Amino acid sequence: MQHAPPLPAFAAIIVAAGKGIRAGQPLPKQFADWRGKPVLRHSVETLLEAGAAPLVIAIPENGEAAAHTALDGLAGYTLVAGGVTRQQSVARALSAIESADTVLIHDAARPDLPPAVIERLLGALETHAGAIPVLPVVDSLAFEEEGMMAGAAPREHLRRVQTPQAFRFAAIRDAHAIWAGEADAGDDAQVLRASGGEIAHVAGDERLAKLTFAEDFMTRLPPLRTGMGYDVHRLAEGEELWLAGVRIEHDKGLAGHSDADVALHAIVDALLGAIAQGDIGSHFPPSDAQWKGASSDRFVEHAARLVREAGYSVGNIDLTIICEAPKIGPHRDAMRARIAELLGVDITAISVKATTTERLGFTGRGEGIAAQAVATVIRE
Ligand SMILES: Nc1ccn([C@@H]2O[C@H](COP(=O)(O)OP(=O)(O)OP(=O)(O)O)[C@@H](O)[C@H]2O)c(=O)n1
Ligand SMILES: C[C@](O)(CO)[C@H](O)COP(=O)(O)O
Repeated sequence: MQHAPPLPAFAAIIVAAGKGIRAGQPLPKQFADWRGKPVLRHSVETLLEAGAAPLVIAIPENGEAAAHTALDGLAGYTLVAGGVTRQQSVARALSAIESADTVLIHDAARPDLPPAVIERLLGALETHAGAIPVLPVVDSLAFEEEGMMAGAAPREHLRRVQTPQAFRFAAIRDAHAIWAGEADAGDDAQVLRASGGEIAHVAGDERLAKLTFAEDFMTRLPPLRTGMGYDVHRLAEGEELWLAGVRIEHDKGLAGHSDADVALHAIVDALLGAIAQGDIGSHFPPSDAQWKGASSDRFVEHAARLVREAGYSVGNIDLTIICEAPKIGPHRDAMRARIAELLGVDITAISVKATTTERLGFTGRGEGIAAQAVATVIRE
């Protein structure tokens, strides 16, 4: 296997000292959860993995506890108190670095940092004092005055600028020292450029989008999800046979959890699987006496409610019942109708199939019945 050549040594700064007011999270946005972990932790992990050393993080005054919680278990970073503006936070972090050849300066608010962007930036620094990731402007641009269009702006030469921004360390440190006290710069590239440094553009990445507003924290549910369920119950004399919500006359019935309707149980597991909410046993433990003999209808209705609460509706169900007897064909449409009724969907969304195992195995010997189901759920 071919390995990518190692990256040149670099220092990194993450600015995480803002208040995150526009994001409206219960705590400053850099410490809030996004995609399963604190925003700040995402880029700290990526930069540490890429070999950043030292890694200095500017945090709010009194933000140590929140930062340590967000970065629990990680090592190899230093915390410094940030300033009132982003630029002051960068300046303070720069002064905490004794020496380095190159430095990457990154917003904690841009958590999804593709390593390829780091590579491109460090590559460009071999020939330039600074390098920034940029993206084209795809919409047309207009000047506005008092809510009215006051002219058009040409977009051909405009770029959207992201972070991290990469610099020769001494150049950006000196540029910040010269700039100190001036009006706030939009970013560090502007600070270096004001000192005469040349900044190269490299391709940015849409994944680097900045989390700014509350809606940026809303996880977009996938449009479609699929779940699978499988269940087996034993055939025993003296039991009623319930299959897919239909009572069937047979010489034996299924024994086990509730009314042992193996087909409905497989459907419940498929629905719960589609929304990643456990299985039938975790919602209705077999050890709980209240489910003994209970109709499995209520389990299906419960799973359908959870699907709705998760923001989905049932798309379709494909059920296969595996048994030697009874014959499923004569009951197929009654089963489809009952499942559709329980789920509140049209009968055309429900497929019921059956197969034997050619007299092989426990189903072939008539010792039990198995069922498997696939459920698709669709985002509302
Ligand atoms: N005094 C400041 C202000 C901002 N930042 C950091 O700069 C990045 C970009 O700033 P922005 O997205 O504007 O964050 P906030 O200033 O926190 O947001 P808001 O304006 O909504 O309060 C963020 O990682 C933020 O933590 C910083 O380190 N120090
Ligand atoms: C540095 C920056 O992320 C580059 O696009 C941007 O300028 C930060 O702006 P903010 O006003 O501090 O959010």
